Amino acid sequence: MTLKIAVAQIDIALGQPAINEKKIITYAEKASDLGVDILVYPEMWNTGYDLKNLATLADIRGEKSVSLLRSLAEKYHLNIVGGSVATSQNDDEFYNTMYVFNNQGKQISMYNKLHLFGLMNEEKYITAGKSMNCFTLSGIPSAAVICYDIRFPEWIRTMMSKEPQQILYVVAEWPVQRIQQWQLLLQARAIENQTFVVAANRVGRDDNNVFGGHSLVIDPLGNIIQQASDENEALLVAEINIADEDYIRGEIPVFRDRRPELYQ
Ligand SMILES: NC(=O)CCC(=O)C(=O)O
Repeated sequence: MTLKIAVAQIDIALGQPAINEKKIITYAEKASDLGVDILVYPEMWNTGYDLKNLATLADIRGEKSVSLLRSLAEKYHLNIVGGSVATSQNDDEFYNTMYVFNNQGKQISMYNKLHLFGLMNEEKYITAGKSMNCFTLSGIPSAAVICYDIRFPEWIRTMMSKEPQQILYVVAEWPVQRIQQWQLLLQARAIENQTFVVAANRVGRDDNNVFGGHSLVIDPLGNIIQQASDENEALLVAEINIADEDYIRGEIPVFRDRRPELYQ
């Protein structure tokens, strides 16, 4: 089975959800024109890391973002891994939340970022999630995580081995100075889980960081299928063949050969 996947590597205007929403729409239109099956957005695309102003900026219960993503999924018949957005659940509780929609406009997953990134002060403002993010999208069992989560292979393995998920989606705001680590971590997650990795990072800057782009689509052997530039906005498009993964898992059956009883 071949899937056409697109990653929206975009700049994000700090603290300006209305501007960012327009860009989200533009990239859905572009993906639709190219006949894409699955579109992936980056982390915190509504506000960027404007964490100090979440009380006024965060999307209340995620309602605006859900409505926008649902309408795009329906209108353009796109499966959408909706990056993440800043949401508020109560007046003073904020989350970094991902929503996933199928191409009928049905929400099939919601995930609150589990590992909060201290270097960007995330844990001072955001409440950590507690649940997994596994779903079937376009018929493919998949999992998705947010940015810093990729440094926790045990967390990703937990999700990937629940049933062997075949695609791992990663959405990020990853600064340029650690972009080599971004690439290596993603390749490692692909190899150890024998999975396709589809990773969306933003470009541009905010008051504290320059973001490194370099969005990637990686095969289950860790080979890079497609990569975007470090600096520019782009719609990165790649075709992946899920049967390749079945073949690799057949040759080196790491999921079968695990000894979890010895890993505690
Ligand atoms: N937004 C993030 O979670 C950034 C993670 C990061 O930069 C890292 O090095 O890890």
